[in-house]
Amino acid sequence: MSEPQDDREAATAEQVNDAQLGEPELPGRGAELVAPELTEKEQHAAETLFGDRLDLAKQYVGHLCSTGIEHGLLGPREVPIMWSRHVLNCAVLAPELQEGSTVADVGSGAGLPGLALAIARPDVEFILIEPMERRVEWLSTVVQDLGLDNVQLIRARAEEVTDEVMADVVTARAVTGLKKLLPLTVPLLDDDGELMLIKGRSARGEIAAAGKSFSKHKLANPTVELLGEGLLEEPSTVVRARRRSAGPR
Ligand SMILES: C[S@@+](CC[C@H](N)C(=O)[O-])C[C@H]1O[C@@H](n2cnc3c(N)ncnc32)[C@H](O)[C@@H]1O
Repeated sequence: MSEPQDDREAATAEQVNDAQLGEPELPGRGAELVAPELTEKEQHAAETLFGDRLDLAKQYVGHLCSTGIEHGLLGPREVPIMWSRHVLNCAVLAPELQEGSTVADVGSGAGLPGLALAIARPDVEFILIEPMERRVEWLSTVVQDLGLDNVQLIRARAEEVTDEVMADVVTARAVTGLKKLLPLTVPLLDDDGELMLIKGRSARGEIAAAGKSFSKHKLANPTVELLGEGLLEEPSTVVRARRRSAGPR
């Protein structure tokens, strides 16, 4: 199975959240990587979103800030903003998911948003699709350590698993621009399924650039929603679009 030569080959300049991810550099010798303390506002948001699974979320952040950085999944500059910009930014999708549903996360990387959501919603099944071997190995270690039984990991590109994955919701963050993201995500959607794509401020521009791609992929008109308003310092911008049901044949 082919693997992107470099993450940034797949994650092109058009992706909005690239800047959030920082440079995937390894920490300097002797660098201390400590999970950041939650601010009062973050603590409130984390309690609201993770409830009695907050300790698991802290364990995940501990992994992100130690082995996640050591393995180059995120840059060390992300440590102070690991809660706000990454984990909470993703977890705000959790209340939008329906009990018993299946979510496929395309290009999970360090588990964002897939793993953050799987911690918050043990009543939902998650399929994390990620082509890079070292990322999948790291994810597998974390899933085992956290004892999550609602996560399936698939090492593949999204376009390679259209025959085996059928989800009620497909998520993605910082994978590529909408125009290229639609052909990767829509084929994984069940009838009436919904895309929830975390985007930055360029969401509306990306929708405009995608032109007729939404209708071409049999999607209803997309909406841009701010999730986590009042809860997060900076709410998450999510592009949502539901697949038009096939209707009676
Ligand atoms: C910049 S990272 C973002 C990771 C994570 N979603 C986040 O927000 O931190 C982009 C990820 O998408 C993955 N990726 C790139 N092309 C892909 C494809 N066609 N199918 C699935 N994953 C892909 C890369 O391997 C990489 O892990």
